[in-house]
Amino acid sequence: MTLTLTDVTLTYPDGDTRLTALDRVSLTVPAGTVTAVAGPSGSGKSSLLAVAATLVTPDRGRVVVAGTDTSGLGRADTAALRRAHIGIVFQQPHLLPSLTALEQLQVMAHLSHGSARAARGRAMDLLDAVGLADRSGSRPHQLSGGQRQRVNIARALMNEPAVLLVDEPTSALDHARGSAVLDLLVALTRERSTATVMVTHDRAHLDRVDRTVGMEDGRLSSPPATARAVSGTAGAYEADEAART
Ligand SMILES: Nc1ncnc2c1ncn2[C@@H]1O[C@H](COP(=O)(O)OP(=O)(O)OP(=O)(O)O)[C@@H](O)[C@H]1O
Repeated sequence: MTLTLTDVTLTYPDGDTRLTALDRVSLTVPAGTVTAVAGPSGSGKSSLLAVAATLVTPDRGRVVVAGTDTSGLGRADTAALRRAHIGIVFQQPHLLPSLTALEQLQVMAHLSHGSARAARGRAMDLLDAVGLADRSGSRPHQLSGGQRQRVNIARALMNEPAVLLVDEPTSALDHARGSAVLDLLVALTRERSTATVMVTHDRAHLDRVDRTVGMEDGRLSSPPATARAVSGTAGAYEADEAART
């Protein structure tokens, strides 16, 4: 299952006019791959994630998540689709202070009305996958920053999402821990076949992902020079997309 954005334009009110945060953005993220979005502050990266997460409705264009075109959906159906198919990893883990690592994950299944026994099994599997099986009873203050981010990632995967959206996952971590979290994200993306989009400022990460797209003034643009999977312009990127599919 892929994530596809087609010709997406998003504007915000800005005094008497409107500010264009996303300008005819098209992007296809195949299952099992990580696409990094890099760009300066204010270029539209968070807006791209918000639209892909169906948290914000674009003015124009289509967002297709796990085969469903979200543009025709009402609010309740959009929320149901989000719960079922989209995992979001925010920059800061936002873990609930009084819950153990295991409980942080179990809450997710509770929200989507899953069976408690199956949820516990899945939560333990995921804690194992992120290297924290032995910390399932730890509360956030008993975990390091890197471990908390791992719980955050595991939690986002609880409902087996088709699409994983990740906002600056390593910004609060030192280089070694950030690097380990990135390796984990790439491995989980492959293993669980998620279509993963990761916003990052950290150029050191760009050669580890499948593709990098640059964002500038709301448009996909030339990726930074260190990127591995690159193309010259937004147009070339789309041409590259066409050639691959
Ligand atoms: N809710 C909002 N209302 C009005 N303008 C907004 C809103 N959110 C973002 N913007 C504007 O849209 C543009 C894109 O912002 P966005 O946050 O998507 O960029 P970004 O690349 O994620 O920036 P950063 O790296 O600083 O988070 C910016 O000019 C920003 O000021």
